[in-house]
Amino acid sequence: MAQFLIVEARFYAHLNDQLIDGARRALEAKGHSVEVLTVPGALEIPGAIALAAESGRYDGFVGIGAVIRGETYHFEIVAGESARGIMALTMDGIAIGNGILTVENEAQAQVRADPAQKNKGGEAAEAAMALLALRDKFA
Ligand SMILES: Nc1c(NC[C@H](O)[C@H](O)[C@H](O)CO)[nH]c(=O)[nH]c1=O
Ligand SMILES: CC(=O)[C@@H](O)COP(=O)(O)O
Repeated sequence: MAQFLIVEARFYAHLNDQLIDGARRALEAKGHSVEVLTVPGALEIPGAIALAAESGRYDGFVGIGAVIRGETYHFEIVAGESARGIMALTMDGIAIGNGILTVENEAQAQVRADPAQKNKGGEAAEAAMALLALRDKFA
């Protein structure tokens, strides 16, 4: 059993509840322990994971959130930089699945958050477990 930390950016609570449900189901189905930490937005997810990883208390991480395009360039920053930050941490050997939706509208977000539809939370959890298995394989 491994210890996983879900770091959620609770910008859209109703979407996060579904994404976390999907991630939690995937992790617990494989017997892993799950904890949830909440940050303000997606831009804070990589930093929070870096801090939590330093504690040594967790084996893997899942970033959860939703970035929905608004009127300004800010969407590109939040979507791109949160993904870049997570990618940089995975390249440092931290097992992270990226479950941050980056979508044009609420309808697209809902389909992807729903565990019974595209289940992007569960997909991110599976990715985190796959990276953890690789880290153990090559350790
Ligand atoms: N617009 C969205 C944000 N914006 C907030 C940023 O993530 C960040 O918290 C702020 O810029 C302060 O550093 N966050 C989301 O998760 N989703 C959005 O749609
Ligand atoms: C993704 C965002 O930052 C967005 O929700 C903010 O909306 P806006 O670009 O209209 O300020």
